Amino acid sequence: QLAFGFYSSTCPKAEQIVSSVVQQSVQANSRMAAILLRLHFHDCFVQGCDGSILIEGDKAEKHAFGHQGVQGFDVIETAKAQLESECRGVVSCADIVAMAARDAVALSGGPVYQVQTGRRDGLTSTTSSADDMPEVTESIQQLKNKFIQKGLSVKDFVLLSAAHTIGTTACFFMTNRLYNFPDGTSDPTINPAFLPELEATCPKDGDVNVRLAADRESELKFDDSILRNIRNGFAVLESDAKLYTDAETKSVVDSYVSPLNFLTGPNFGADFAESMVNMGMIDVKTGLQGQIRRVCSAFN
Ligand code: HEM
Ligand SMILES: [Ca+2]
Ligand SMILES: [Ca+2]
Repeated sequence: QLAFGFYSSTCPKAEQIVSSVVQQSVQANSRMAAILLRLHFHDCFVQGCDGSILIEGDKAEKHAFGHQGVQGFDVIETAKAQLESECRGVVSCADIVAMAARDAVALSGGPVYQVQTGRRDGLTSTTSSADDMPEVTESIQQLKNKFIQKGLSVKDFVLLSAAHTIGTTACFFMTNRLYNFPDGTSDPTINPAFLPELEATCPKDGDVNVRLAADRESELKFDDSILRNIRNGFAVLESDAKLYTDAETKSVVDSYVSPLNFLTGPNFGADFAESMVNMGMIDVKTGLQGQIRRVCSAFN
């Protein structure tokens, strides 16, 4: 069972150590908050939140196509090294990832929330296990299903997608939306006022490694601007744009940003935090399952 303050007696400084490592890493590289938040999602969606993505090796999960661009491993390893010297063999890598994601959200101006801990580290990590990661080009129904299969709700799906309020995407993920929707055309849901900007940043046959904000003009701030951008046709990622093409997901977006709901509507930050807690519980290993790794990149 996961619990709040799972390490309060076995490693009282655990949360503080993770927070300070995350804070330093974000200070050194402003992109790091987004990177750490994404890392937790990619861990939880493959074999549950068990640190499987952290394992190093030729056939390890981290090299899967579905994990393209995932980073932040060094930050987790730095926190782990400090935790090992403070209280050896106690704090799991999976929990470090979950705590780091929470700290990353708070540092970006998002909700401050607690996460339960007590996750154990998994014993397997294979490239093929990540075949099922959601992809930007999938239909809204496929995307919904992938979240539902993980025990999450459609509301969780929308809220968690709004994590794209921070961070960037490589032009690599924009090609389909801009030039192949189908053949030679662009996604008609892109606001005509935004299309030239996207095309200029990610030209056809240009450098696919160029990066652009996933939440236009608000890539470092955890706010609801992503939902407004989605509503207004300024979504960047194809999967985010699709949230406004489906009645069910559209109504979730609207519930947060419709002027009609001003003051009386639900609270985006609080609900996002709740969905993060839900995601953090996917297929967790507890008790005697798995292990507590000594280093996050290798099994004991
Ligand atoms: C519908 C499911 C999702 C799809 C298809 C998707 C896809 C993507 C893609 C293609 C990128 C750009 C990666 C790169 O170029 O490095 C990205 C970035 C990101 N994603 Fe998602 N994502 C999804 C859901 C989520 C969820 C649930 C979270 C977290 C709760 C999340 C957090 C992030 C963050 C923070 C970034 C920015 C990373 C950075 O700046 O390096 N995403 N996502
Ligand atoms: Ca995992
Ligand atoms: Ca933002």
